[in-house]
Amino acid sequence: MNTGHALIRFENVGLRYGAGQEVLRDVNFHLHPGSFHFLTGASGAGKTTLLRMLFMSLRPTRGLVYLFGRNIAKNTTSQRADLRRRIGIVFQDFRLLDHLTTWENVALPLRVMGRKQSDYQDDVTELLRWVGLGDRMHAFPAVLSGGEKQRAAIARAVIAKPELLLADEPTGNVDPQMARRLLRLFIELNRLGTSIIIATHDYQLMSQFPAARMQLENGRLEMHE
Ligand SMILES: Nc1ncnc2c1ncn2[C@@H]1O[C@H](COP(=O)(O)OP(=O)(O)OP(=O)(O)O)[C@@H](O)[C@H]1O
Repeated sequence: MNTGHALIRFENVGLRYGAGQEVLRDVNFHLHPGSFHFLTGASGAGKTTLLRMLFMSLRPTRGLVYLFGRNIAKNTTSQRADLRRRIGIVFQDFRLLDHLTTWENVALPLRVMGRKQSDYQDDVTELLRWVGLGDRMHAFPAVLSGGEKQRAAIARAVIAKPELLLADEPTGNVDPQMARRLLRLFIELNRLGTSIIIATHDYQLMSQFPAARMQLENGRLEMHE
């Protein structure tokens, strides 16, 4: 099958945890480069599960997943690491590194890519100011509030302008005004070419941008383009 044009393709994917029932079943969809989707569904519908499969931290129990045109079941560990570098992800629990400052956490993807600090110094600082963390740059994650951690995690996910951004409830801990600002950041990133998937319950947020929706219900995915 030609998967050349799709950034992501799921074919008859099912996922169960352990010996439990399938949490997701018969999931079929493809996304094109440059697309923008909200991923919705009730609590427990499987949004995080789907994002984890997209980040290759969870293997489907059946079916095929193609990312960037490759069948990910055939990847070696190092190929998987290479693909992950093309993805920015905002986890629901943030996963900032405790021993690094906020600034260092956000700069990390660029450091890992081998970029010189002098080349990205100003970009990291500017982005942190934009997400309202200008005066928290040198703080360690342990002293940040939930909303501050969330904004640091978002900055880290977008700093390297990844090909794909996955965000799990990225506005769950901030006020509506900051949520709008973060949405603008995602829209701008999308304009620059990043494909975006935002898992959210936030209908107010979704009403502000006419993105396509991926809806999970009873273990199945419906696409509303
Ligand atoms: N590690 C796990 N082991 C067993 N069951 C799990 C595990 N993780 C999730 N589940 C179950 O899978 C289902 C989907 O969970 P998931 O976290 O993907 O939903 P969600 O849509 O992201 O929910 P929320 O909006 O509350 O974050 C739930 O029934 C959950 O209890």
